[in-house]
Amino acid sequence: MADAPANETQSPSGKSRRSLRPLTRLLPYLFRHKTMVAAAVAALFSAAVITLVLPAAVRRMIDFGFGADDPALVNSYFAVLIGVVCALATASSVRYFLVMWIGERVVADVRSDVFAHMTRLSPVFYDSAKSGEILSRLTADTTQIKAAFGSSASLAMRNLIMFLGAAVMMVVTSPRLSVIVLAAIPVILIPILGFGRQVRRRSRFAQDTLAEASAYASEMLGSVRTLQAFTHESRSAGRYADAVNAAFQAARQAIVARAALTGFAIMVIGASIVAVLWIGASDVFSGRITGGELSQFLLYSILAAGSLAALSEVWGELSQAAGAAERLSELLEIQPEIAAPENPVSLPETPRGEIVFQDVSFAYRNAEKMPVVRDLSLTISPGETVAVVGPSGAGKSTLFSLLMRFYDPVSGDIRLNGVALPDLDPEDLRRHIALVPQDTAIFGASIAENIAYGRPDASQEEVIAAAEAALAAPFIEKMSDGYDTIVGERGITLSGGQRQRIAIARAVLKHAPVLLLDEATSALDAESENLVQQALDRLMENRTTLVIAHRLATVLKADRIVVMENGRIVETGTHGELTAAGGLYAKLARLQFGAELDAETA
Ligand SMILES: Nc1ncnc2c1ncn2[C@@H]1O[C@H](COP(=O)(O)OP(=O)(O)OP(=O)(O)O)[C@@H](O)[C@H]1O
Repeated sequence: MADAPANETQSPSGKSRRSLRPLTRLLPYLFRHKTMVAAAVAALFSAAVITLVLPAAVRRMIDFGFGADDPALVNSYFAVLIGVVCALATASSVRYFLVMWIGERVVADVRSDVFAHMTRLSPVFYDSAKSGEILSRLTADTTQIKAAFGSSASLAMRNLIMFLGAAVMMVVTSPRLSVIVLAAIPVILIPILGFGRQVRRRSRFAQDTLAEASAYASEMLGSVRTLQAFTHESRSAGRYADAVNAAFQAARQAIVARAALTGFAIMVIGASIVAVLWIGASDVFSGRITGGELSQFLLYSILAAGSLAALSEVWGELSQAAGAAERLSELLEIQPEIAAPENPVSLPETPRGEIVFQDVSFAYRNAEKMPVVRDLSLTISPGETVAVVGPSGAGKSTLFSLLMRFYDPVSGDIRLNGVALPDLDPEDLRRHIALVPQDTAIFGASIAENIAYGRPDASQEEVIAAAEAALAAPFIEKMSDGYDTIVGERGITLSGGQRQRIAIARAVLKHAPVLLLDEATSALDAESENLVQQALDRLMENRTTLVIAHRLATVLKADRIVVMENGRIVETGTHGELTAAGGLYAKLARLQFGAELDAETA
């Protein structure tokens, strides 16, 4: 695709094109394995040439071998023929191995690259993309590419060589008969090209539909408990079946086009061969050509016809693969909006963790008229703990996303240790921040791997120390395999409090100078709550902490409380000051911490 690179907010669904050009986008993957490709082409070429030699050998046998009186000569013809067959077998099997190897290799490389690319796209892209759809491109579309770069490409080349070779040999054998056969070719080729276009368009549509179905399936299976709790089984199954059926209908149309194409090609080819046989037979009678020559010509025309039929099929397959390649290229061409600058400033090994927001305004791309952060200025000194409170939707979490540079502000400036975020490599920036989100993402891996997520090279001792600091060690040690216990996908086999403590251990292990903490609102039982609180207190020590506070204990301990409403800071102060002021904070505190406050003052 030669167009300007797509940006992350553009939908990856495509514009329709009419050629095999998307496949060329994947050619560099082929060039990575030049030796194998060269060897495959050599094997392919040999097999084709040997096949082309066969009819000539057959003719010699018919015309000279059987007519000759010398049995030794006949034997030598057969011996040569066996040699030719052996060479053909070897070349074909080498060709098969190499060609399949290339197909598998290319598809593995494409998959790795697409996945690596997807992990680098910023959240802006994922705000509108569907992960299941992307997964479908990674699996279903790449499988089609495998066929194109492996078997189809090789079939195309082999048949092209065979067709050209056979055509030349036909003309050499009998120019008169060749005219009949070769005249049929344009009659076949023109519809092939037309059909190919149709096939590509329809198969792209089928793949798009299938990807949508996969997106739906992955979302539903990802929340299967909700699905069952709301007895949505039949509805979901029905909706998926409809989507799959739509993909089937689209595929069916593509198959109809291909079937018609194949039938048409065979008919035209068969008819011209019968015509050749007819005229050829009379030529043999009149002595214009020998029986052997007619046989040779027939074999060549069958070879040519077979190649042409195969080519028509391959054209269909390549067209299909072009649709898939187009869908993959679209993904590869989306440029991450948040990328490292050319010469990033690097943060010192032990940055102090000073954070400055200066007149920051921000709106999400899909709601540009609704700023979520407005002219916000806030300076947080190294080691300070700032609690952010505010009604739901005030923009508290967005502040975190901006600081981690998941999004760039529309205007204003955010700095860490005096360096503007766009001057930093986002990876470097994020290494200096530990995030404990409200909904912790736990992965289907061992507990140890989950804790070491932010520092995979951490030693077992460090992992255990982090778990101890996060007060997670006792429950981990009670598990069947301790730190090696595999937790279910998304940590489904852990309780809420356990998940939170693993998230805290993860943050402890990261040793980052800045801590972003989104306190969970979900009510834990008193004991878990207490454990989580203690673990957090330890984590906050000696770190610059920005915490979205949902607990009274947190706001009481904070050095400063910042109250947000509609994307602005409306009040700042300590709990005592703000309660005395009787503003928004006093109202929120009464609502949120009411019972706790009463207990505190009682
Ligand atoms: N990815 C997104 N795309 C578009 N709008 C978003 C996105 N994330 C949040 N918003 C909107 O931005 C506003 C602020 O959201 P944010 O999550 O920052 O609020 P919050 O103060 O953290 O709320 P809560 O306390 O409920 O978590 C909300 O109106 C929300 O609908």
